Amino acid sequence: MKRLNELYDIDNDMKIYSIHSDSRYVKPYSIFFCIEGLSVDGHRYVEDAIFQGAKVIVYSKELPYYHEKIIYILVDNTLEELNRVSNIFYDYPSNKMKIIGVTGSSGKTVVASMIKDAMSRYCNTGYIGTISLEYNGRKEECPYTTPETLYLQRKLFEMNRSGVKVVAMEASSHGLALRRVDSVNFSIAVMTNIGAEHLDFHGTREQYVLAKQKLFEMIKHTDWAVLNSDDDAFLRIKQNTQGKILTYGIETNSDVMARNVRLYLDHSEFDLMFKGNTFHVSSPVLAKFNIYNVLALVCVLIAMGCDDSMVLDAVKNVEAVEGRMELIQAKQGFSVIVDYCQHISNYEEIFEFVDRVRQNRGRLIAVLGAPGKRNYKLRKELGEIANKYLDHVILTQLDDRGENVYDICEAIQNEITDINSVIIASRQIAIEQAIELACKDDIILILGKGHEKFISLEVGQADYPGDSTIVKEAIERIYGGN
Ligand SMILES: CC(=O)N[C@H]1[C@@H](OP(=O)(O)OP(=O)(O)OC[C@H]2O[C@@H](n3ccc(=O)[nH]c3=O)[C@H](O)[C@@H]2O)O[C@H](CO)[C@@H](O)[C@@H]1O[C@H](C)C(=O)N[C@@H](C)C(=O)N[C@H](CCC(=O)O)C(=O)O
Repeated sequence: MKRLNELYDIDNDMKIYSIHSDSRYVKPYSIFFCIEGLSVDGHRYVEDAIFQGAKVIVYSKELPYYHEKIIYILVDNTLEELNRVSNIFYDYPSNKMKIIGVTGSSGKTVVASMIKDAMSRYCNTGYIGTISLEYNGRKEECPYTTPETLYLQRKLFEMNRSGVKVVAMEASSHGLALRRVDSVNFSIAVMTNIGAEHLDFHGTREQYVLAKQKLFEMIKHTDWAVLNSDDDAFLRIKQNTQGKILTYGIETNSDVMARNVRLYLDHSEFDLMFKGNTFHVSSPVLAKFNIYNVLALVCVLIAMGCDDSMVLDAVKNVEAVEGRMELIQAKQGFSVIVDYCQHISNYEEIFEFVDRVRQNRGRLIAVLGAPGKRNYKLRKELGEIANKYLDHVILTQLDDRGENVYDICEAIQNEITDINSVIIASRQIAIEQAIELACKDDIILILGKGHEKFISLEVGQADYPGDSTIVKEAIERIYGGN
């Protein structure tokens, strides 16, 4: 609870019990912020909000409804106000903890999860991101990778109240562009890599890069910017931050480096170089892109003041993240990798990795599909790279959003000219078929859904057991256990 005059410079000490930006959730004695959205304008819902009990309306343009007993506050930008007021309402939670923001096209979830796991050994650490919201042994579903301002501030407040000291959170380009993190005080900003994704939302790559860049513009000169010096956007981000810079890389000379990288199906080995020392390490992460993620983790631990042994311990004991290069090895001698793969570059990186580590033994079999009603060019691209790397492909559903699954799969199949492919619309049956097909030394890739336990339909979502659950159950049923 706050008094209105603690939030606004007005002569009214009315008790405010909650603040809202969605009229459907407004509670009595609250403030409603009218936010202009991409599809509707929150100013439209003032009457609903008042009916539900809002006593104060924060708005920026002419309203359709006025009531004499309501306090109206006109501002230039209601989203900016929502950020400012929610920060005060929840007692500036991000000032009381160390918040580590991770942005980039790929690797946000893995890096943020690695930071959460590593820091949890030393202090109470929370996580906010694609997979969930986690703190103090609690795990909740997170509505967005980067949740909206109000929700975010409330959760940071709850985390702080329950003793959390460090939060590793993902900062998506949507979250940054839609100002969901404007009032978060980040201590460390991490960049994984910057491609050209979500152009349907951002319009151009320039806008996309600007959204990512914002995280680094937000931090102060006493904070840290952890940057991937092998990435094309490195110099640009470096020039647009006043934070202290820590760099990592494999190709370019950096503060933290991996050299002599050796990739194996179930782990990686490399020389880890930092602070003038070289340590030969073995880490249970798969593929080169995950070595970059480990290097980002090392930079964060250094920025957090961890000593060498804490860093090495974290690198050697990185925990697997559900649905991210998750390796399931069957005792029958074949291996399954489940990965979230979103962009064509992710598919190519995984195909290259498995092609390299299989050493010409066994076949590469993939279960994959393409999303419905978006990113249409992915279908052709998938077909083309399947030809290049795979031996067999099972095409199946992946969030069809009401589009015909066969049409989507056929669009991929039309490009597959050199290898066997089959369409099995049900994702569960497709995965079971792949497990049934598997022989010793084969590598089965189950791609595109990762940790997700739903399939997006035309309206809403259908429950789905999850790729790795289906894999494990199929191994159990077909081969009598793993
Ligand atoms: C493109 C996008 O991100 N859109 C977000 C945006 O939607 P919008 O601008 O269309 O909002 P709107 O529905 O027009 O509503 C405007 C205002 O009116 C209010 N309203 C609306 C209806 C009503 O009855 N009463 C009412 O008060 C709304 O609460 C809101 O404050 O603002 C909404 C409310 O703030 C968000 O829910 C919505 O997220 C949509 C649903 C979404 O799916 N976003 C995804 C793409 C997203 O953010 N993804 C990123 C990760 C991307 C990635 O890296 O893969 C993420 O961080 O999760």
